[in-house]
Amino acid sequence: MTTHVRIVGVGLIGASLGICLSGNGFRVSLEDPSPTAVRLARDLRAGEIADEGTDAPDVVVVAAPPDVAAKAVIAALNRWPDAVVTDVASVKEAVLVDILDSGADSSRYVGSHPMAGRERSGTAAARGDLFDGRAWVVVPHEGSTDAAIRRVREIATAVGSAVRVMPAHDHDEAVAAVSHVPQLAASIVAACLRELPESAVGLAGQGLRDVTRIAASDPRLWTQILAGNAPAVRDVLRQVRVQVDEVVTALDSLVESDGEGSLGTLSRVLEAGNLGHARIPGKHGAAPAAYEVVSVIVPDEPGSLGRLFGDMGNAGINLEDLHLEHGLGQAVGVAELSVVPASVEPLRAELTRLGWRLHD
Ligand SMILES: NC(=O)c1ccc[n+]([C@@H]2O[C@H](COP(=O)([O-])OP(=O)(O)OC[C@H]3O[C@@H](n4cnc5c(N)ncnc54)[C@H](O)[C@@H]3O)[C@@H](O)[C@H]2O)c1
Ligand SMILES: O=C(O)C(=O)C[C@]1(C(=O)O)C=C[C@@H](O)C=C1
Repeated sequence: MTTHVRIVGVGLIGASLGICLSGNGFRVSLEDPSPTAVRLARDLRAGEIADEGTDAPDVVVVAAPPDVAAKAVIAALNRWPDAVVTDVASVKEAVLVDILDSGADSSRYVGSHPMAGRERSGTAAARGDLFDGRAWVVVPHEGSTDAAIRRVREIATAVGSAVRVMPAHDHDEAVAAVSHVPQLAASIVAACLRELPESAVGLAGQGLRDVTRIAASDPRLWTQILAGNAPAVRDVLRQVRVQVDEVVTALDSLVESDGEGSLGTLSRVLEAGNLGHARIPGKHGAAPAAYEVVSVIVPDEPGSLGRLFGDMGNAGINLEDLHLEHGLGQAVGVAELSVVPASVEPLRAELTRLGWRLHD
């Protein structure tokens, strides 16, 4: 029988989930305090608009902001006595405590957190492939039934995510390091650009773009996330502070004296970064992949990238990742194509044969 999923809150995450589930054989009904959001989500094919007459769902996914998530879960548990209810809030322990304290039938509640998102919020930013290949943390509590856990796993798997099961407290500690402090780091680095003269900001290359993409994220959402995970975020930030202090002391010593030992400190900090970076998993949660980059000069004209991708596809070479570098005021860009090491030479040879200019 077709599973009926009610999505409560159809912004970036709720509408993306609706598009993906609707495309994978689920029946999806949508609700949101914003009538505009719900109509836009319907138009994006995220599901049908729910009303008083809509029948009871099998599963409810609350995709509302973190500070109202627990309240919406409790309301859903009380409103639909047979439904399994989950939420996708980025913090889990605070939400769980409120639900357990409420006295609602929490045996049908299992938390979740898709480790997928964007630096843009709102329904218009939704994408059907958002969850593909990402981790989806399923967060049962001691009273969750097996049937409820199975239902939530089914949703995560259906949208192409890799399920990881974790208690709420462990989840919050983990995401402090892999998501919440990285957000703060990006915001703090980007904030330093505010007063920079145009002539300096204009030099920005890919390094700055890589480090600051998520600095464009919604401050209202992130204020709630950081406040909701304050102890764990604070602990990771303290570790960051120790390293920042070490670097500042080393640089002070270089500026003010002969800097003995300072280069060693700088090198150690950078090497430690290499080690941490090498642990970040590759696509679909696989072991870190050592891709190599082939840089190709691409004319800034319609169809160039399409031709390049077509030529790669015809050569049977898979594109693992892509960065585009646009020089200011230039008629060409550089496409950095990440491929597995074994494909580098065949790709270089084929693209050169077809007349593409490679950039070393
Ligand atoms: N943005 C991300 O990258 C990301 C990733 C994973 C999980 N999350 C979590 O997903 C949830 C939604 O985030 P988003 O980025 O989609 O936000 P969003 O701002 O794009 O969407 C939130 C939606 O919830 C609606 N809403 C507000 N109050 C509500 C209420 N009381 N009941 C029902 N709906 C309500 C809003 O009208 C809006 O349409 C948050 O809890 C967030 O922590 C976000
Ligand atoms: O890729 C992004 O833009 C995100 O910010 C996604 C991201 C993350 O940190 O990975 C952000 C917050 C969510 O709770 C989950 C995923």
